[in-house]
Amino acid sequence: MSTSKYTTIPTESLLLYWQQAPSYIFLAAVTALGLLIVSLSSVSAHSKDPYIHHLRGLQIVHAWRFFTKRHDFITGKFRRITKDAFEFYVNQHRVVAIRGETMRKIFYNEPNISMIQGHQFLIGAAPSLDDIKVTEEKDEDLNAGFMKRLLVVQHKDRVTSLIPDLLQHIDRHFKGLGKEGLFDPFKEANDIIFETTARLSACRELAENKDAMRKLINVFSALEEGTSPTSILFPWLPNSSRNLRTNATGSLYQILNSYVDGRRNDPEQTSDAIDVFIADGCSNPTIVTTIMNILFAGVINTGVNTGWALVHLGLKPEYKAKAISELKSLFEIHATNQSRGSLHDQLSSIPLAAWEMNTPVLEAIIRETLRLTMTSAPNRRVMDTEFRLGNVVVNKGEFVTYLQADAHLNPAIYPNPYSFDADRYGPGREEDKNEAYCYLGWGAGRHVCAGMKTAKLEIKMVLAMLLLGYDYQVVDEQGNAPKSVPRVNRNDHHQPRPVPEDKVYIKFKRIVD
Ligand code: HEM
Repeated sequence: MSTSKYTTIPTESLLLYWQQAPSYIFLAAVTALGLLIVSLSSVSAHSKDPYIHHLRGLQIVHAWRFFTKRHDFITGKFRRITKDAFEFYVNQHRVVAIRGETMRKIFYNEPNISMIQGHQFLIGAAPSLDDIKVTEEKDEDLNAGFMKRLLVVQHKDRVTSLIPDLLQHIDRHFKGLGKEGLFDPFKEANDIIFETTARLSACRELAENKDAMRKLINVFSALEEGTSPTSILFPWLPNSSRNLRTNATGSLYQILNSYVDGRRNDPEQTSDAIDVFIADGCSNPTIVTTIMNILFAGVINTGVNTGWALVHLGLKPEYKAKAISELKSLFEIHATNQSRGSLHDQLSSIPLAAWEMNTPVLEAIIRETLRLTMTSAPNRRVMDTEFRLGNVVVNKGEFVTYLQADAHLNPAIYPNPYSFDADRYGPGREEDKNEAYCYLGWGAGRHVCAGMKTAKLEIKMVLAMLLLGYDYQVVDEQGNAPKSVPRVNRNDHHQPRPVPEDKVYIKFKRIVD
C-alpha cells in the first residue's frame, strides 16, 4: 500500500479527471492560463521614447495596481523615477501617466482626446444600456444630446420652482433620523443627494417613493461592485461581477422606464424633467439614459463631497460659525412674512441667485473640500493622430492619465496641503493661481463640470439644513472627538470616503421644530 499522501493520477485518466472536475477548477485553470497569456504577451511591449519611463516586469501586475490602488500606484512610481511620464499596459493598450504643470496644461486643453472613452475604459462603473441590449436612437451626437437635456434639467426657472421641494426633501430626510442620535455622514449625504437629484432629473413620484429610492440606491452600489478589476482586465472570463452589473443595469432600466411610462400615460403635464423630455419627443431609452447619467454623476461626486463638507465643518468650529452667520444674514435679507414657518420654508425664501452669488463662505468651504477629495485620475483617449505633450508622444488609440493629487496635494502649490484651510483662496493668498490649472475640483480647460451649479446648490442646501437645524459634532467609532481629520481613501476612484480605520459619525440634536 502506498504511504504517499499524494494520489498519483495515471496519464490515461487525466482527461476523464479533467472532464469531471468541478466547474470552479475549470474556471481557475482558464483564469491562470489567461493571466499567463496576457502577462507574457505584454511583458516586452514598450516604446523607445526617451522621455517616458517604461515600467518593467509583468504588465498585468501594473494594470492590476492601477485598478486596485490607483493613487498609491501612480504616486509611488513617480517618487522612484526622474522622468515626468511613465507607461504601462492595460489589456495591450498603452497608458501613459503624466505629471507637472506643462503636461497638465496640454492634457486639459487638447481637443482631440476623448474624456468619455478614457473614463469608459479606465474607470467603468457608469451604467450603459448597451450592457442590456437596449438601444438609444443614434441619430444625434449622444454627448451633445445629453448636454442639451442637462441644460433643460438645470434651467434656472425649473430649479427656482423646485427649491422649496428640494429643501423639503432634505428636511424630511433629516427628520427621519430622529431628534438626536448618530448618523454616518457619507451614507446619509449620499441618500439625500440621490433623492434631490432624482427630483431634479426625473419626477416627483420617483423622488417621493421611498422604496423606489432605496432600490435605485442599491442598484447603483451593485453597479460599482460590478466594475471589479477582474471584469475590466479579463473581459473574456465568465465573471459574476459582470452579471451583477448587467442585472443592476436591467433593474435600473425597469424602474426608471416605469416612471417614464407613468408620465407618458398621465394626461396632466407637469414641469418635471421627464415631462419636458417627453414633450421634446425623446424616446424612453434616451430619457432613461439621461436620468441614469445625471444620477450617476450625483452619486459619485456630489454625495461624497457633501459628506466631507459636513465632516470638515464639524471639525473646524471657526468655519462652521462663519457659515452659520452667512446663512443667517441671507435669511434676514430675504425672509418674507410668509416664510416664517418651518426651517425649510424659511430657507425657501432665499432666491436661487442668492444661493449662487451671495454665499462666499460656503463657496470657499466647498472649494477646499473638493481640493482634498478630488485627487484621483481623469483619463483621456487619443482619437486622431498622435498626441504630443511636449516631448512625450502618445499615439492614436492610446490612453493618458493624470493624477489630480499631483496638483491638489502639492506643497509647492498649496502649502500644508493636507490641512483644511478655506481661506487659501482669498485675497492675498490665492493659492489656486500658483500654477496653471492647479485647481481641478470641477475639471479645467475643455472639460469643466457641466453639473457644477446643481451640485453646489445641493451641497449648500444640505449644509444649511444641518447647520441651522442642528447642534452637531463629528465623533469616532467610540463616540469621541477624532484625534485627527479622517484620511481620504484616495485609492477609491469612485467614492473617496474615509479609510475604514478613520470612520466617523455625526452626533446630532435637532434645535428647531
Ligand atoms: C460635487 C459634485 C461634482 C464634482 C466634484 C464634479 C467634478 C467634475 C470633474 C472634475 C469633471 C471633469 C472630469 C475630467 O476632466 O475628466 C466633471 C465633468 C462633468 N460633470 Fe461633474 N462633478 C460633480 C457633479 C456633477 C453633477 C451633479 C452632474 C450632472 C448633473 C455633473 C455632470 C458632469 C458632466 C456632464 C461632465 C462632463 C463635461 C464635459 O464633457 O466637458 N457633474 N465633473
